[in-house]
Amino acid sequence: MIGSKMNWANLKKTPTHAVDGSVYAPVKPIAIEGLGVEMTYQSGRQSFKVLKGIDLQVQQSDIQLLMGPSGSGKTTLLSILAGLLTPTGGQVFLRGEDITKMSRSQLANFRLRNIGFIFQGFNLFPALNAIENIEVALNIKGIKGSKAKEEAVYLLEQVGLGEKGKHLPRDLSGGQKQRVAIARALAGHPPLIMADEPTAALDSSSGRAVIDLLKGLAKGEGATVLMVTHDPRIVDVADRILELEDGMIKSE
Ligand SMILES: Nc1ncnc2c1ncn2[C@@H]1O[C@H](COP(=O)(O)OP(=O)(O)OP(=O)(O)O)[C@@H](O)[C@H]1O
Repeated sequence: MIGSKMNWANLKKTPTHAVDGSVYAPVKPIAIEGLGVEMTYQSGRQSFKVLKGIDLQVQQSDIQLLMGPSGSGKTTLLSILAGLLTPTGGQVFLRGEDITKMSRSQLANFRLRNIGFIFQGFNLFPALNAIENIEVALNIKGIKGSKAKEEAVYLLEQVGLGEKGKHLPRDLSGGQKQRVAIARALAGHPPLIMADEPTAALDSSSGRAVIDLLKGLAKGEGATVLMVTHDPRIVDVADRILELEDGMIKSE
């Protein structure tokens, strides 16, 4: 550095040297963390332990997948990590906050501000057209009027449905409804996106559009994406894959 100006901007981006001289890259914050997550379903007198102490971490701006055979507990785990289902044991931290300690209303408020869900079964309002379905989600998040309309139109274009904004759900195909639901989940730029088989009902080109959109949100905007999927095209863009087997993590 003697005789030359130190470039602080570059220095911040370069790897850091540890005391022993080794080099390590800066670590990204943990956005989603499960510690010893357990779930036991009760059915009459019988109980089924579906999750048997899951530890997992998802770093911010990563795309992480949950994979594994049918019945291994993927949807249950995703629902718990999304705060939709209360685990029978363990803790869940989202962006550093322990959601298992929150009251119902605190959790509802936290989910609204932080999580976009893309779950199967679209739950669109049948009497509202595609744009209005997204506008409603934006309104709930405090984005109103012309700003909400512009954002809704933009999101629909992003999922390749710019032409269908005025259509009611009954006039859309299953794949198109799924894309409206995806656009709605992404309304307001949630920092955490949780998705259960988001491309399962889509034809190949709209599936590709959704994958590119999720990748752009993660890598361009720093959103963290956790997904249950079997789609090999998503496997190609994933940073990490967790495999569940019989309620436990098989490998990382
Ligand atoms: N509400 C419930 N009550 C009782 N058992 C349940 C309930 N929900 C799920 N299960 C059981 O828990 C186990 C895990 O289900 P889960 O849906 O999480 O698995 P999955 O890996 O997502 O399966 P798939 O890939 O088939 O969707 C299954 O044996 C299922 O039958």
